[in-house]
Amino acid sequence: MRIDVVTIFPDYLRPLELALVGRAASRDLVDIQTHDLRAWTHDVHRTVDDSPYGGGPGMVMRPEPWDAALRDIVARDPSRRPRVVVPTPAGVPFTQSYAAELAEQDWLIFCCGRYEGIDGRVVDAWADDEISIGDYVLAGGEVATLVMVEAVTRLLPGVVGNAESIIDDSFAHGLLEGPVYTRPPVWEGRAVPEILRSGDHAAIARWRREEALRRTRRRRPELLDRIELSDADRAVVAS
Ligand SMILES: Oc1ccccc1-c1ccno1
Repeated sequence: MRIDVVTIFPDYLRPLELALVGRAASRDLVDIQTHDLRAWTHDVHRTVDDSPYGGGPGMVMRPEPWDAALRDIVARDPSRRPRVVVPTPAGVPFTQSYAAELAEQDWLIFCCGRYEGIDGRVVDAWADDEISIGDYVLAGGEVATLVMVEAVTRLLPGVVGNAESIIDDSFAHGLLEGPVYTRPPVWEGRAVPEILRSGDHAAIARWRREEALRRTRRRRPELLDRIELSDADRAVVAS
């Protein structure tokens, strides 16, 4: 997968050079290129914003630099059509299944808006997806892009060593993941649940499912309406 990110703060995307995503890039499992939008400006001040039509606070990102940047980047590989993503608080909620959908794509371009946003005509002309990572307001799309790129990259083949950990992820089965434990068996007087040290893999799997159901019921009950529950699941949820 190729991922291009357009931003006025390229250094904000440096974390993508680290850890899981950085390792995936060094193994050529993903090709991430970051671009400074100001490279597509021509005035001495490298202006990317202007006052909003209709008045109001703040500034809006001008269409011309964005259009020039996207035309240039897309033209670098005429044989492929990228999926263009614009992070925005007004977007469709980003979910694990959305991440899985984007992970199927061959090429993603993330457009990081700042100020009051990107001129709506550019979004209309170019955006395939307008995505929100949550109901709060950030200063720009860079943080949202970091979130989405990590969520997508970890789903690419070969990125996560143990593919099972992807399958058991929170949300992978539509439930929140339950608690996890490691040594020591007792820490500060708190013991690891005995079942996890029993070696009874069927019982351990059942316990983990029950913990996931209980945690989901407590924290995100609405998720339970979206999945198929067995009679045993329902008994746990009702208890
Ligand atoms: O708050 C934002 C500002 C710019 C771009 C994206 C966002 C955002 C907030 C939540 N998800 O995306």
